[in-house]
Amino acid sequence: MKGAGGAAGPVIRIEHVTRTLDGELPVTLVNDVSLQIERGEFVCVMGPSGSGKSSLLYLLGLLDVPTQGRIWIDGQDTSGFDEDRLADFRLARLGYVFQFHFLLQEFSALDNVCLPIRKLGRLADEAARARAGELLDQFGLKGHHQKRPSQLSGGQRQRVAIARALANDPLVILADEPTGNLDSAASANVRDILRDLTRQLDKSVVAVTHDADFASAADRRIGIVDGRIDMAWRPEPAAL
Ligand SMILES: Nc1ncnc2c1ncn2[C@@H]1O[C@H](COP(=O)(O)OP(=O)(O)OP(=O)(O)O)[C@@H](O)[C@H]1O
Repeated sequence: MKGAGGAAGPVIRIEHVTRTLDGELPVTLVNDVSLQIERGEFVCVMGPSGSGKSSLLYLLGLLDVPTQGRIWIDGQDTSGFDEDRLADFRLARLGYVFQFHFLLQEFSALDNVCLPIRKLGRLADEAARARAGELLDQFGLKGHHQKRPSQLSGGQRQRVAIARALANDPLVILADEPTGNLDSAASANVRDILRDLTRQLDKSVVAVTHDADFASAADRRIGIVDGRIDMAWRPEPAAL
């Protein structure tokens, strides 16, 4: 099953992307980064704390806009997109998983997964609920559809968040420390789910992580140091 679109070539391509923050002391978060993410690829972004990994992920996910450089998603140059177009594109093409699940507490697991489907508005309500239910079942949450986030374990909540990220059948999942709040068993489960999305559904996954075990499942690891790609970067042995 392929995502919508289906242009040949990389799902994400960025060329000479820089993100600076103006101020009394200007800060460069991301410095002249060029890279491509291929369809079905599982990529981890690693590096020291504060090196710009999350900033890069936000740019790749169109949650932030570069100061310089260009970003293509599925072959489309996004540099001329206004806020509305960016929002539509994010909703239909990209999925996000964060360290904290950001599920709505007053909604059931099923309704949390339905939200982006309803927002996109391509499916009638019954079909939206059916799709959300299938995703939850796929991630071992049969029997938990009506539970609220507070009634679920940390690993279950993160699996609901992954189901929500997949709700509109995106091309790419962008994950920021997806196992950061989980114990080792739940982390391994989330790692395997994300890897299987690339293997079985041809989704691309880009994940920022400090978790060496998680990163060991990736096809490719990109080191970021001082906002730049550093191919020589390796995690400290102590972190392994
Ligand atoms: N809005 C902001 N204003 C000022 N500085 C910022 C802002 N956002 C990020 N930074 C700084 O930019 C640098 C890069 O931050 P970023 O969160 O991208 O790093 P990171 O590699 O993901 O860090 P960590 O591994 O600790 O999560 C850090 O020094 C951070 O403090």
